[in-house]
Amino acid sequence: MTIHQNLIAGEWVGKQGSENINPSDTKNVVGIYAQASADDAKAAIAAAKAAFPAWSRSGILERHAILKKTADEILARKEELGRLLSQEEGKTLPEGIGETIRAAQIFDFFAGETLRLAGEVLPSARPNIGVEITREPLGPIGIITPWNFPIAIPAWKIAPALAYGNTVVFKPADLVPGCSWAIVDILHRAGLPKGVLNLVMGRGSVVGQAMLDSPDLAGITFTGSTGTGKRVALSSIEHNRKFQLEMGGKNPMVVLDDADLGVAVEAAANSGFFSTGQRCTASSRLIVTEGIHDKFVAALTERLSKLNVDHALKDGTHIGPVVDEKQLQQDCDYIEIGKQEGAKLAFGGERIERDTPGFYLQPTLFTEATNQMRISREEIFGPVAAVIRVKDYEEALAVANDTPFGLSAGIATTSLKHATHFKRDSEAGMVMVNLPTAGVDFHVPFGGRKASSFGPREQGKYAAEFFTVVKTAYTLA
Ligand SMILES: NC(=O)C1=CN([C@@H]2O[C@H](COP(=O)(O)OP(=O)(O)OC[C@H]3O[C@@H](n4cnc5c(N)ncnc54)[C@H](OP(=O)(O)O)[C@@H]3O)[C@@H](O)[C@H]2O)C=CC1
Ligand SMILES: O=C(O)CCC(=O)C(=O)O
Repeated sequence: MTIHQNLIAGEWVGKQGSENINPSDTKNVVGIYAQASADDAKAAIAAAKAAFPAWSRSGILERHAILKKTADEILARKEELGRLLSQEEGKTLPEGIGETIRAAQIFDFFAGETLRLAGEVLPSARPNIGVEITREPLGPIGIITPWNFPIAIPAWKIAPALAYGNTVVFKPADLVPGCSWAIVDILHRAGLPKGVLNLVMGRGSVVGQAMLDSPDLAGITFTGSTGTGKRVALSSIEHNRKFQLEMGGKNPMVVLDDADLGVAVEAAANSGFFSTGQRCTASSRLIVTEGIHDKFVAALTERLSKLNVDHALKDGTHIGPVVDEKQLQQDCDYIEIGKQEGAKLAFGGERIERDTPGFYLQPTLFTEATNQMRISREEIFGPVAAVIRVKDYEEALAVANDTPFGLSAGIATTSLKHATHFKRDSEAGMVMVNLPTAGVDFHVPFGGRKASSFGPREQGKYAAEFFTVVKTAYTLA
């Protein structure tokens, strides 16, 4: 197999590689991908620094053309890239293709943003002085991404970074380098000058850590675990660097007595179990009022019994495998913890075997859980959810907000009063009414509160807050 190399200063480099393994079939090697060293990371940072002055002054038509060309190629290759995504991460093929289309839409959106860059001209408080407020690119940016959205998250960090005139050192998750390599290859061929985008595939503890330790990155944008997020934060304060963190969630889905049962069950099944529950926006706390509780549990259990867990590329698969053995072990550990804490296992809970050797786990539903249990407080990141029974809307809202996290929150109700109140009083960055807590648009802000996020929002025009720095200029007339 040929080795997919890293891109540093416009050159494909790297002779040592590691296997990218398919979680649906561990005998299937998706490809061999280079492993960068700490020195490679330093070289990539130096290249991004050297390329910054020219790229930050590049014309908007050049940036627009490169991003638009990238969007068009990703869209044209959506079946192939969606398949690669499903093969390396384990999402079902429709989910893989859907995420690939989303990546194309993101590049398309930020191609447009290059043509909408704007500032403000204001009168000064003093006579005969003009004030201009402009946004300038930040500098070389470090991008560190997780494994659960192998193409969309790299897209929503790389596209705005380049659109606003920054250069990039990009470290994708070691588990899923395939889609990242593919989009870097597309951007490179679309005409990015040398050093503007550098790819350093490899281990977080080596390559990522070298990025954190560098004084030459002007910003780091990170999505992943709370633990690594803290490292990014501490190192960034040390180096006086801007940083943006998207971390975990323990997202609530409230179901009220007046909910449409079908809508509530569909939203819960999607939020908790689709994409194998491996979404930071997944809902793992289903907070259900007494009057609908038993009907909801019966209908959701019935719905789960109809979901096929199988090879991600197989027709008719609803839930693919868990991403790897380590994550599967974490899911199984939490299932044991839930049982020991006294929650009732209403569905699933077992590892299962299929025709191919993979990391398959039944969708798992606990009932009779309390909000104090570890399964209700800690992010599991698998197809595991727990139902918490509550008296009324007021208790449901209090339980929903009683969490260290605050990414997304959902409510299923036909009451305008409760929906309106929940939208206002939920302590989450994103609120969904009669919709799953996961699965967001590409052109509006994404992010949370409390331990879920730090720094400006990602996506849409709000991305400019992180990827640019504001300058105020005064001129005597
Ligand atoms: N909010 C979200 O979207 C996500 C949340 N998670 C949560 O995190 C848990 C663990 O997942 P995991 O993949 O281990 O998350 P990590 O935080 O370890 O991984 C996220 C990214 O950070 C990199 N990284 C790891 N260590 C360092 C370091 N010292 N310096 C710089 N970068 C580093 C990783 O590299 P590499 O993987 O190559 O080692 C990866 O690219 C999950 O079970 C889940 O709870 C996970 C993924 C996404
Ligand atoms: O729910 C989504 O669409 C996005 C989720 C996400 O970004 C994540 O899980 O990291």
